[in-house]
Parts: sequence; structure tokens; C-alpha cells
Amino acid sequence: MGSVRVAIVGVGNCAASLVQGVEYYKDADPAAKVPGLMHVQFGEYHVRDIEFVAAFDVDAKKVGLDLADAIGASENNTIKICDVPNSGVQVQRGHTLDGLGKYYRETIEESAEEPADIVQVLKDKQVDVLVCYLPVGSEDAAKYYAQCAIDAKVAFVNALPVFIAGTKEWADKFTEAGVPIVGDDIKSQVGATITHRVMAKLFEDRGVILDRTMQLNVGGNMDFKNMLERDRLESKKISKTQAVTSQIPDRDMGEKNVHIGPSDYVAWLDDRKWAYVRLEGRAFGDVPLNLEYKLEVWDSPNSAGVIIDALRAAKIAKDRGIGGPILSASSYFMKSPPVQYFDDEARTNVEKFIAGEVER
Ligand SMILES: O=P(O)(O)OC[C@H]1O[C@@H](O)[C@H](O)[C@@H](O)[C@@H]1O
Repeated sequence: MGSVRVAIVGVGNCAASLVQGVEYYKDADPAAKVPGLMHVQFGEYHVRDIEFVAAFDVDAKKVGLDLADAIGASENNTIKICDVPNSGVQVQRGHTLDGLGKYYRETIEESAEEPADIVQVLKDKQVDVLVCYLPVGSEDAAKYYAQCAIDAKVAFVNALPVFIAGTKEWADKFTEAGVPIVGDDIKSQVGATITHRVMAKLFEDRGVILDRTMQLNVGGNMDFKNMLERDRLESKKISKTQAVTSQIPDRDMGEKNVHIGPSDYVAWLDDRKWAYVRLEGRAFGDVPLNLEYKLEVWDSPNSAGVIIDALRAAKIAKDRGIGGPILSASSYFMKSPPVQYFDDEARTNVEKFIAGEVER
């Protein structure tokens, strides 16, 4: 059975959790219910079949290191899951473009090396899937790597809120090239987005009118520091907001009544993310009904298990010769897929996709 040969763009906390997770779960029993994974076995691929064969970053403290060392270098501050043996994969100098905002530039030193020829590396390393973990706001850089994936005929998993899979222009490009894409913007396992979606839908399904809602998020990783630059988070806010409002398709709540977004950087939280969510509704007899909850998670491990599934979905599509957006995986794993489904439907569609009952 083959492996899933993966290249990573952006060796930050999310990459650290992903790389550790693949090691941590390598002996997981496919027949068992394993904490942290939705699928030990995804179609023909076990977690251990994911193999990292290339990695790109622009941070001088990461470029040139073995991937196993780079995931603990520089500003990476996520929780350690396990030791990772030397991978034999050296982090190569990526292309910066608009990847480094003001706060990255203040915090890290950019590598002085020449950027790698990405398409050539993807081809030479026979990469199956390129996963894009660039910082929020990297519009040009994310599109640059998407084009590299198309040119090298490598599947693309877009973990960040830059709209690629969800735009007609890029969906067409991937479809015409016969290259699969899963995107956009990773939705974590049990995170702010999915809990908020589920609660909003619950209100409406049970006849409570959701009048107002907010989701305030704070964290202490570079993602949150980067997002102090408000201009960089426009697409993130849109993505997070429509991920929730899409669950109430019959009603426009009005812009003023929905506030969802990254809210502040609290350095001592490190890679933890706290979400404060409030829903205000009207129940029987127009009587007020309010729900408030707080979610505390480690941000990066919370999305790693989902990416592990997204990578394997992308690889299966590639194996089957299917290009363009993979709608089932995109809607279950991402906040801004080309088509939004309710999560239970999306989950069923993913199982059907694995079984070959739906094409995409
Ligand atoms: O928890 P949510 O709202 O699904 O968001 C999850 C993900 O959002 C991404 O933007 C973060 O970079 C991830 O680390 C995180 O896990």
C-alpha cells in the first residue's frame, strides 16, 4: 500500500502538532476508538502512511533544520505531544511575498537564503499533497503556493482563511488542471467554530430565534500576535462569521447582530485559545433565552487530527484522478468550503466519498 507524501508550507505550531501526531498515532489500532482522531484508517490510508517529504519556511531559525527540530524552534510554543525522530527532511527557504506582517517582522528574523524552486522540489520529492499553513493575511503567498501545486500536479490542502477553493476562479483552475483541493480555512475538532455552529443550529431547530451572537477569541501564539494587525484578518473574520451564519440559511440576522472574530493576543496563553461565546434568543412567548459558554483548547493540536483526514482525502482524490474542490472533505473539515452543509450531512458525505459512493 502506498504512502501519502506530504510537503508543508509554514512550519509553525500547526505543523508541529501535525508532525508529532503522525508519530504519536503510528501504531493506533484501526478497530479501536482513539482519542483525538476521527479516522485511524481513512480509506486505504492509516495515519502512519502520512510521510513528510518536504517543508518550507522563511524563518532563519527554522530554515536548514531537520523538520523534527524546526517544529520546536523559534516562536513555536504549542504543547509537546511526543518526541519525533529525525526526519531526514531539511526545511527549505520558502517564498515570503506577503507572508510576514508587521508583528512577524518585529519578532522573527527572515532567512537570508535564496528561496527554493518550489515546483521543482514538489516534483523531485514526488509530493502527493501540499498543505498550506501560512499566517493569516498571506493572500499572495497562499495563491503562489496554490499555483505551484497546480503546476507540479500536487493536491492542495488550504488550512488558512484565504479564499481559494471557495472561489470560482481558483476552483476552475484546479478542476482544469485535474488537481484536487481541500479548503478553505481549517475547522478544528471541537473548537470555537463547530461548537458555535452546532449551538446556532440547535436554537433554530428547536424553535428559538437567535437574535444576537458573538464569539470572542484570545490566544498567545504567533497567529494571534499576527492578527493584532487588523488589516490582515479581514478574510479570517468573514470565514469565521459565515461558518456560523451558514447554519441558519433561512434568515439574515443582520450584520450588527453577529460578531465573530479573533479578539486579542494574550502572550501567557501560549498556544492555548480561549473562546467566549454568547447566543441571545427568543423562546416560547418571546421570552429571552441566553446561552454563554467558554471553550479552552490548545489551538494547534485541535486542528491536527482534522488535517490528517484532509490530507488523506486529498490523496484519495488524487489517486482517483479527481481534480477541483473536494466538496465532502472541504465542507466537513473547513470553515469556508465551496458549499456549506450542516456538519452531520458533511460527515456522511465524507464517509460516502471514502467508500467511493460520491465522486467528490
Ligand atoms: O476552532 P476553530 O474556530 O475551528 O478554528 C480552528 C483553527 O483556526 C485556524 O485559523 C488556526 O490557525 C488553527 O490553529 C485552529 O485550530
